[in-house]
Amino acid sequence: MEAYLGIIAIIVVVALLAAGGMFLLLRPRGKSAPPVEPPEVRPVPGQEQAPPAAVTQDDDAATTTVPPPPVKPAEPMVVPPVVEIPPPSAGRMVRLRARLARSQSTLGKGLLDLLSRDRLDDDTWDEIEETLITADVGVAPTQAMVEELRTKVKVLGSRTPTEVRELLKEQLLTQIGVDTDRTLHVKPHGERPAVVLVVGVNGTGKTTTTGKLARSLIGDGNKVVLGAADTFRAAAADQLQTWGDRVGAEVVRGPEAGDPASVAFDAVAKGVEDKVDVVIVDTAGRLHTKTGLMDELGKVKRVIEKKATVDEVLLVLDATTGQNGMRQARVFAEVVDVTGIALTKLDGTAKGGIIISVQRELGVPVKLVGLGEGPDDLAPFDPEVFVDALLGD
Ligand SMILES: Nc1nc2c(ncn2[C@@H]2O[C@H](COP(=O)(O)OP(=O)(O)OP(=O)(O)O)[C@@H](O)[C@H]2O)c(=O)[nH]1
Repeated sequence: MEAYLGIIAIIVVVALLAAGGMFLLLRPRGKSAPPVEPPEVRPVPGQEQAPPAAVTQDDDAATTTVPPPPVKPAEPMVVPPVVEIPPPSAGRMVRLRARLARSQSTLGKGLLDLLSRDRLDDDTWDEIEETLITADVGVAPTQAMVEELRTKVKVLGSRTPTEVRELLKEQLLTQIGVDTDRTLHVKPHGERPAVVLVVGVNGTGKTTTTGKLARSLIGDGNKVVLGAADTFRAAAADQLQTWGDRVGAEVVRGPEAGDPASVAFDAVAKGVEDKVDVVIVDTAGRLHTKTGLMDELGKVKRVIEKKATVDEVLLVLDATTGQNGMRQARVFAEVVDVTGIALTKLDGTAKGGIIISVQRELGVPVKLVGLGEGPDDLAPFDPEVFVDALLGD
C-alpha cells in the first residue's frame, strides 16, 4: 500500500512539473513595439524641391525617419526701389572737360600750331580757315574770325605762345558769346511748376537728355515730373520710366501711339497736383512734314498752356550730324519758339565748332551739352571752360 502511495506521489509531482513547463513554454512573451510610422513631412511652401529627410534603414529593423529641422516659410522677396541721389549740376563741365579731347586736338591744338608759325603766309591762313570750317564753325563765323586774327597778328608782330593762346581764346569766346544768358528757366511760379518741352529729331539723344536733365534738376534740389509724350516710339516711354524710377521722379505716360498732347496735359496736371518744381515733357520728333510737326508740337504747347506756361523749349541737337542735323534743327526752330539748345554727343567729336554755328543759325544759346552716355554726363554749358578745354592749359 505504501508503495502504491509513493508511486502516486511521484506521478502527481511529475504531472505538476510537466504542467509548469508547458505554462512557461506557452505564456505570452510581452507586447512588441508597433512599427514606428514615419512622421508626416509637409512640404514647406517654396521648398518643394528640398532634399528628402535623412532616413536610416536597417535591413530587418523598422524604418526610422529623422525629421528635417524646422524651416521657416520663405518670405516673399520685396526689393525696395533704390532711389539714387544725383550730384548737383554745378561744376560738371569742368569735371567732363577731358571728354573734349578730339575737338581739342583738331580744333584747339591745330589752330595754336598754325598761329605760332613764324611766317603767317596766305597758305597758312588758308589752313587756319580750313581747320575752322572742318570743325563745323560755319563759313561766316570762320571768315569773321580769320579777319580779326589777321589784324591782331599784324599788330602784335612776333608772338609768344601765351600771346597766341590769348588771342585765340578771345576770338573763340567772342564768337561763342560770353555775355549770353544761358540760364535754364526752371523756376516754379508759386504753386505752378515750370514746364520744359524737349523737342528734336529722333536719335539725337532727346529721351536720354530728358532723363539726364531730370537727374540734374533733382540733384539741384527740385521735385520733377516727367511726361512721356513721345508716344510714337513705345520704347521711349519705357526708357523714360527707367530714368524716372532711378531718381524717384513720377513718369506720366499714355497708350502707345496715343495723343502726345493728352500725355503732356496729364503730366502738367500731375505736376500741379503734386506741387512739383519742374515738369519735363519729352516729345516725338517725327519730321514727316513741316505742317505735321507744326500741328503736333503746336497742339502739345497749346494744351500745356491750359494748365501752366511753357518756360523752356529745349531743342536737342546731335553735335556729330553736322550740316544735315542743322537743317533739321532749323525746321524745329521754325515751328516752335526754341529757347535753348542741348547739344549732345560733344564728347569724342572733332566738330566742337558747331556750338558757334548752331547759335548763329538759330539765334538761340546752347544751354546744355551732352558729354557722354553716363547718367550725369549732361552739363550746363560754360564757354570759358569749353574754350580752355579746347586750347589746353
Ligand atoms: N556719347 C554720347 N552719347 C549720347 C549722348 N546723349 C545721348 N547719347 C546716346 O544717343 C543714343 C540715342 O539717345 P536717345 O535718347 O534714345 O535718342 P532720342 O532722340 O530720344 O531718340 P527717340 O527716343 O527715338 O526720339 C543713346 O545711345 C544715348 O546713350 C552724349 O552726350 N554722348
